[in-house]
Amino acid sequence: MALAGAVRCWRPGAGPSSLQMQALSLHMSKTAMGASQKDFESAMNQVKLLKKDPGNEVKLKLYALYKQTTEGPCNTPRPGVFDLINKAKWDAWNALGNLPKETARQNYVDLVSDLSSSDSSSQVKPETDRKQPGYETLVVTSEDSITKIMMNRPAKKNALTIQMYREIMLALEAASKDDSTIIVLTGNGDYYSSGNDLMNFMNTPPGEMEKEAKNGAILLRDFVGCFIDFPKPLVAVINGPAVGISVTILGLFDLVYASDRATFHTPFTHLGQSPEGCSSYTFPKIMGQAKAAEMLMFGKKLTAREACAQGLVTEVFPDSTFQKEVWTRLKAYSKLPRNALHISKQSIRNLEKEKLHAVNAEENSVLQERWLSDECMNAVMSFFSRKAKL
Ligand SMILES: CCCCCCCCCC/C=C\CC(=O)SCCNC(=O)CCNC(=O)[C@H](O)C(C)(C)COP(=O)(O)OP(=O)(O)OC[C@H]1O[C@@H](n2cnc3c(N)ncnc32)[C@H](O)[C@@H]1OP(=O)(O)O
Repeated sequence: MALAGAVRCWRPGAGPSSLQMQALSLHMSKTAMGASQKDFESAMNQVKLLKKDPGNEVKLKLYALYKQTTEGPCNTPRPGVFDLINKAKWDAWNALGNLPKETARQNYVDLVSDLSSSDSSSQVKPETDRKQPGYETLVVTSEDSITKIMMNRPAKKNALTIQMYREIMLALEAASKDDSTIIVLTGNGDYYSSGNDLMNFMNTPPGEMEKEAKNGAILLRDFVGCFIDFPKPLVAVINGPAVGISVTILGLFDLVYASDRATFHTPFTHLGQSPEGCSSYTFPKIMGQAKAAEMLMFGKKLTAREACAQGLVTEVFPDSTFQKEVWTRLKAYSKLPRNALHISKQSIRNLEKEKLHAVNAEENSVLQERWLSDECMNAVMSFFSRKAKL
């Protein structure tokens, strides 16, 4: 309901510190002898800072008190029977009868003060307060029975460094044991993730390439293994484009929600590499042989809607409402009976576990060879010399 006057500048989302300060000053004025015009103006500003919508009934009350304070008793004709909103506003104002302007002003200030106090006590703690310590490349938070693991290298499009692979494994290990019901993986910034950080190939001392490729294959096997074995519902919140391994492991998630700005790209052949993340098995199963080949062999980039049509993505949301819609949905899901949810996940996954581990091992042994090939090295050099971009 759009209400003029007192609530016409309704703007949720202002910072808690100014809100709390204004609530305090309103509280102090409430205890004084009577609300001044300044208190009234301050209360009007305070209304705009409320985060929680107080509901139509309270908004009507605020409107009526505002009109009574600024114009006195209701002095306009009653709106027609079909003009429902204006009629409700008129009725609320008219119900105040001959209430003196000073009393209406005081009541307005008192009402806003009460609203502000309950608003600030119900505010969500800033994310920094809930952040789990110990991660350099991730932000890990837990709230509402959901643990959120956010990749946090936005300037590098959340490209996965060796440290990041390790931290994600640690965060998953911790989340499997915490009291959360659902675990989310997402990215900070405009990308979900640009996949493996190609610098991982550049830090190898001369003569150590084979050893490093072997270590890389072990790291990748363990990384993908964590997703295969993860016991709780795993949700990918794809906030933007996704590349390489960040796409292939999606076949191991339970839900994949994507912004309509997201794209899905697995350019392995262009990079002289081969599929990983169990995608050589999960993608043909999910989307059929022909579509999987187009992505994994020929590097076809899919839009979010195409990925959804092919079964890789659960649902696509407009970017403008993506976070709000997805988190509302997840908060509702997180209230489902926890044990039943986890047991259902395990019965689905247990049927496939052995096969997935075998696929993971095979993909990594092929990749270990690929990383030593000229095709792969040339592609990496070419990216850093800026001759090639995806
Ligand atoms: C032998 C040792 C082996 C060790 C192996 C360890 C485990 C390996 C596991 C392998 C598994 C997976 C394979 C894959 O994931 S393949 C996919 C690899 N990803 C890519 O090829 C993407 C490369 N990036 C791009 O093409 C573009 O950056 C972009 C993503 C299309 C974005 O383009 P843009 O123009 O919008 O932004 P840009 O200026 O390029 O990027 C901003 C800065 O970020 C850097 N950056 C982005 N992505 C990567 C990346 N994947 N690796 C390294 N750096 C990346 C980019 O260089 C810019 O940096 P700067 O600002 O110039 O310093």
